[in-house]
Amino acid sequence: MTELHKNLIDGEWVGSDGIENINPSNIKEVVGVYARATAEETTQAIAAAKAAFPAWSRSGILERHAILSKASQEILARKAELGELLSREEGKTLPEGIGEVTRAAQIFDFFAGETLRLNGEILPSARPGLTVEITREPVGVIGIITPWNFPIAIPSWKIAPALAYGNTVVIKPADLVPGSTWAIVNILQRAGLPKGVLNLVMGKGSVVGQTLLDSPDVNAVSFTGSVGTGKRVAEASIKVGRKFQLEMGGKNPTIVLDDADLKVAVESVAQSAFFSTGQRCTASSRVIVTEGIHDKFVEALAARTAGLRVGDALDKETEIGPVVDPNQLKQDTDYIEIGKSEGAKIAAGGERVTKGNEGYFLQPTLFTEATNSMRIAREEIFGPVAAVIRVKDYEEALATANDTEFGLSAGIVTTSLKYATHFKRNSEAGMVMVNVPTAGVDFHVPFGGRKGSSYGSREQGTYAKEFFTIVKTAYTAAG
Ligand SMILES: NC(=O)C1=CN([C@@H]2O[C@H](COP(=O)(O)OP(=O)(O)OC[C@H]3O[C@@H](n4cnc5c(N)ncnc54)[C@H](OP(=O)(O)O)[C@@H]3O)[C@@H](O)[C@H]2O)C=CC1
Ligand SMILES: O=C(O)CCC(=O)C(=O)O
Repeated sequence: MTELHKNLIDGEWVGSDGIENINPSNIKEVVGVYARATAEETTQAIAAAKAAFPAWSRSGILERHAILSKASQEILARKAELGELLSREEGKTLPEGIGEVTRAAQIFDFFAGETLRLNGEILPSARPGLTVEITREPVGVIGIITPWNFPIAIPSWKIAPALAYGNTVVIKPADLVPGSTWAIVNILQRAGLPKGVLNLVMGKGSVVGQTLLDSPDVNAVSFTGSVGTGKRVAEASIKVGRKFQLEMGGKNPTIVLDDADLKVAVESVAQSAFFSTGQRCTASSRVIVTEGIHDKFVEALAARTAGLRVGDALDKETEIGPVVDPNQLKQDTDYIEIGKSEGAKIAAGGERVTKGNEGYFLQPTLFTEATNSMRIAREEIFGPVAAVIRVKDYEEALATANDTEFGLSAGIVTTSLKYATHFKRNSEAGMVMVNVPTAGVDFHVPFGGRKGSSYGSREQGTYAKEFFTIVKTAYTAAG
């Protein structure tokens, strides 16, 4: 009988039955069995976090520093094992899985340091004899709801700042991939967190997530996932008057100009569009190419795309792992059909890869002759599918890149300082990449988008404190 991985509520591991976590590379393999919390258990977890808040919010910075550092060290020491777990549950290739675990360790290390760096300000008052102190205080109970595509990095970049700045947490990971979050919660608990400070409630969004959203005792919600669920988070949060932060979809463009280095352009687009099976909110699925380089770029990118090795995430040869589950696979293949019916041409891929029917494999798929009004150029597909749009010049490329409801990341490949500089200033995206892929970001700098992609203050780096703290302004008259 496979061991049941339980939920953590008020310092106790609880739960009596669970669901199987299936490996998308090999659907006969059960990665583990994970408990599913009920609405009542979720309410208990929120109560535990509320009860633990007064003491944790006043805990010493050395205690918080020690716990976050210890967790970081264990995550790093176990990166091969945790990377394999991540690749087995989500389908990223093993180097990508180990890379993501390393990133989680770096995030905990960074926020361990932040516990020692949190500062305030003293300002002169407009009134003589008064001083004004500006300090930051923790918010309270933070509800964290995470998606399946970064099972360890996203939970880490929300949990680490929440704890570092003195908040308590109830986290609900994606039902598809609870294993990586379970592992980091287990590590943090053993690193010495007092009971109730961090609570794990695995289970369904409609039950566990919705209970978190409906609770007036959850003081802030940090969410990453789809636009539809993001809207629910916003509506529920406004109803109870809480802080919320949303990271949602993207339809990220990469512009390739006539003066681009062809090799850089092909590699940058192949990585942005297809690596991690295209399952990144920062993936580039619109490739906007000026006419002078269009044909030779398409030829080279189609050859690179067709040569990408699709297979089991743990196989050393694999460059592109499986799609995460049958629902996402259907979404991807439906969009491939939509692209064809809209009149775009397939230059590479387009078919499922059947490897004994053991996993959800799909060929990376490149469309050409697409226009920016097609659904494949407007809607987030979230799979290894990209569309090339031909434009006349830089001005048309910029207008096309910005013509989207999203604004997460945007790239340009060019050797022109003039166009690179203009694009950095005029792209309507939160993150701009020049001659590098649109996906794959550093762990210590702000992350987030504009327009329909994001709402609220930035995640990661020192900017995370905007969400996870509240500013207090205190006036003192000399006595
Ligand atoms: N920007 C990004 O990083 C991501 C974008 N997406 C986009 O979203 C699409 C669908 O992915 P999906 O995983 O279904 O995204 P969802 O938005 O449904 O899931 C994200 C998280 O929200 C939870 N959730 C779902 N319903 C509720 C609810 N009513 N109340 C509170 N929480 C809830 C989910 O739980 P549960 O797992 O139980 O459903 C999961 O933990 C993808 O195809 C992609 O387009 C997806 C993932 C990440
Ligand atoms: O591209 C990255 O490194 C991060 C992407 C991400 O956070 C996401 O897809 O949700």
